[in-house]
Amino acid sequence: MVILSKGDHVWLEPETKGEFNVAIGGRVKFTQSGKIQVIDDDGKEVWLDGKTQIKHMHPTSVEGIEDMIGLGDLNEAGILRNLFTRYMENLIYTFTGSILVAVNPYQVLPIYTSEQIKLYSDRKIGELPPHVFAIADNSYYNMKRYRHDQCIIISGESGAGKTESTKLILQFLAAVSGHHSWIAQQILEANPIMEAFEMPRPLEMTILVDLKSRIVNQAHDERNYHIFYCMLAGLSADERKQLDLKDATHYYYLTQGGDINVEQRDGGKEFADIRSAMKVLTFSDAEKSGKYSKFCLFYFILEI
Ligand SMILES: Nc1ncnc2c1ncn2[C@@H]1O[C@H](COP(=O)(O)OP(=O)(O)OP(=O)(O)O)[C@@H](O)[C@H]1O
Repeated sequence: MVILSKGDHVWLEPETKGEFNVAIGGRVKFTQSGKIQVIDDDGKEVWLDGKTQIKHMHPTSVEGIEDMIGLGDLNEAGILRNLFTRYMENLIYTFTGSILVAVNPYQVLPIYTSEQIKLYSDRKIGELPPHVFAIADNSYYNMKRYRHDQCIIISGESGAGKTESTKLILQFLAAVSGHHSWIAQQILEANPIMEAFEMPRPLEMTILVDLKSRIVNQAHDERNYHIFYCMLAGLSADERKQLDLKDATHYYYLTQGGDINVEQRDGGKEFADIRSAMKVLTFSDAEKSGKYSKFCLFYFILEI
């Protein structure tokens, strides 16, 4: 039995079990002689009829917490409520240990200034409120301290804010490393190419080659990387000639699956983006900077 007083925070368990049904938070508005009224987090007033299961909410869930490792109610409902209450206060970043959860604010928040970069520079994770700069700073200083490459994995559904987070990390790294923004510019320009490869986008120009078997061996209806078809279809005949490339039908490694057609996404913007990215990432640029680009792989695969 749960004894409740007015103002108490509670969890209201869902009446039906289901994949997407989780407990919702609420506050007791009225309680007298067995009658209890709760306002839930959606603002709905609910009279409890004895069927709804309720539980006291842990104080960490009431107030919200910067690092969810410390949540007293460490379950799906607790995590969602914590992110929700912080989001309502424009606190879009939350830690779970050293993992950062970012909720897309869909508005420009004044939290990415050069003052913020200075503030987050050379700090320990958790010393300051959660922020994408804290992750960038941690990687940068770990790289310097341990002389090891670092990797930041940015994951989320389409539109979650991965590209935006990548740009913010680059902004931070460019500022603290004192490198001119051409690195950031080149990497961002490579984005359409990396997307067409259906691969994680790189933060660094050194790219890990993920050799999937379909690169050299495609089953019926299977295709090689989207970028290959996209590039060959998107380049003009002159541009192809300049790069010593032919159209897709000429390449064994593009035709085994039988489908070489490529639909243009974004009304042709994809091709235009890839074209301008290619101008940035020419072989000579890659060689000059001592880096390798996926184009090497592209040429290598098509020419063997
Ligand atoms: N931190 C942020 N501040 C302000 N706006 C943001 C932020 N993160 C994302 N957005 C907004 O959300 C939009 C979608 O974000 P973004 O393009 O980064 O998503 P994505 O995860 O890379 O999507 P996709 O996987 O489809 O490419 C951006 O155009 C931007 O307007």
